[in-house]
Amino acid sequence: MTTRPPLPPIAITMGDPAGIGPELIAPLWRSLRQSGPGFVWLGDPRLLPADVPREIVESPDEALACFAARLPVMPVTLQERVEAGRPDPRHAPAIIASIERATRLAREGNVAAIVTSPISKHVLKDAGFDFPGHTEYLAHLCDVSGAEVMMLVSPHLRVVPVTIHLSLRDAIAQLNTQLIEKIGATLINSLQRDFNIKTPRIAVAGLNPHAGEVGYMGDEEARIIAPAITALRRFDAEITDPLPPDTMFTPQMRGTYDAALCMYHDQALIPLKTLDMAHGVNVTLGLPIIRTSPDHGTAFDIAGRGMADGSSLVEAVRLAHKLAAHRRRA
Ligand SMILES: NC(=O)c1ccc[n+]([C@@H]2O[C@H](COP(=O)([O-])OP(=O)(O)OC[C@H]3O[C@@H](n4cnc5c(N)ncnc54)[C@H](O)[C@@H]3O)[C@@H](O)[C@H]2O)c1
Ligand SMILES: N[C@H](C(=O)O)[C@H](O)COP(=O)(O)O
Repeated sequence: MTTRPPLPPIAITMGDPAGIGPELIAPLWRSLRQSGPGFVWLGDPRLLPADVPREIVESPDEALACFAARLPVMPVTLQERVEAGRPDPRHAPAIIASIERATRLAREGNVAAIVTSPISKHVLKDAGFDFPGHTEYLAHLCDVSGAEVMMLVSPHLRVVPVTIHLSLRDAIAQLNTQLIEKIGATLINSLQRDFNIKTPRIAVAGLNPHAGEVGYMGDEEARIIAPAITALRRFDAEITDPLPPDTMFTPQMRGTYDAALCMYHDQALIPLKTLDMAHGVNVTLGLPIIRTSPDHGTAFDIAGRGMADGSSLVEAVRLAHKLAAHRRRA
């Protein structure tokens, strides 16, 4: 019997250096150094606590060899001083460089997956960054713009928002049948391929109260959502009619489906983060690489105070490793 070589390490990006991302890296390494999965951090080593043994590596290969003894770092150098809790658009070039480098390593097969640390969308926007978030930027870097889908996963629930980082007004205006069908198809394909669910059960949310109350409270369910559901039923999947959004996340309902296809960001993310923010993981579907991230943001309000909970980051690394191992087996 031949034994497979271990998977390459996971690349973890720096994220916003003034947020809680950097302070979660040393505890993450301590919790994984004996059992793995191994990772390499693409950040500025000056952000790590002085007492953490680290090794500057030039390639991900070197990271696994030292991982049990030292935290491997591929340096990304910040030009400005960092003050925890005080974001600064001048950090943007290094934040973006870390994401680009991790993505390149993943595309070349030198890391098994990337896990992104939180960035602040408005800080990057202030610096001229042209993307709403990682999700769209990673699709751009992978030459698959438009194919990206955001999914959040927790022990209780999987959710996908059809529209992502838009104002509610724009989200409603941009909702259309083709978009719902495209996102739904990517979701079904990914549940089958990456999550090993042969016939996924998809709960589709309505847009309006009571899913439109047969047209008395809005017609988007009949006009826009139902035709997409009809089209998606060509796949090997069980798909509901549009459901009243206020009751589809009850414990009884959650047991009846594998993922909820939601119409806008907060419809999807409020139930997931309310149920279990500490164990939520954000996964980007539709990319040629595997990308996960913790479900929380930069948390500038607590950065540098030793209050940040690293559980979601641990879950993100474990899920990225699991997905990578599954893809390799497949
Ligand atoms: N993946 C990402 O890059 C990502 C995800 C979400 C939000 N964001 C960005 O983060 C910034 C702040 O967003 P927000 O305030 O809406 O959400 P947030 O998740 O940063 O913070 C919300 C609240 O939860 C707390 N919190 C968050 N993570 C925590 C942790 N690990 N341990 C303990 N408490 C924690 C914070 O202190 C805050 O009170 C925004 O600019 C947003 O764009 C980025
Ligand atoms: N909507 C996500 C969340 O709230 O968890 C988050 O902003 C992440 O977006 P990107 O992965 O696109 O950066």
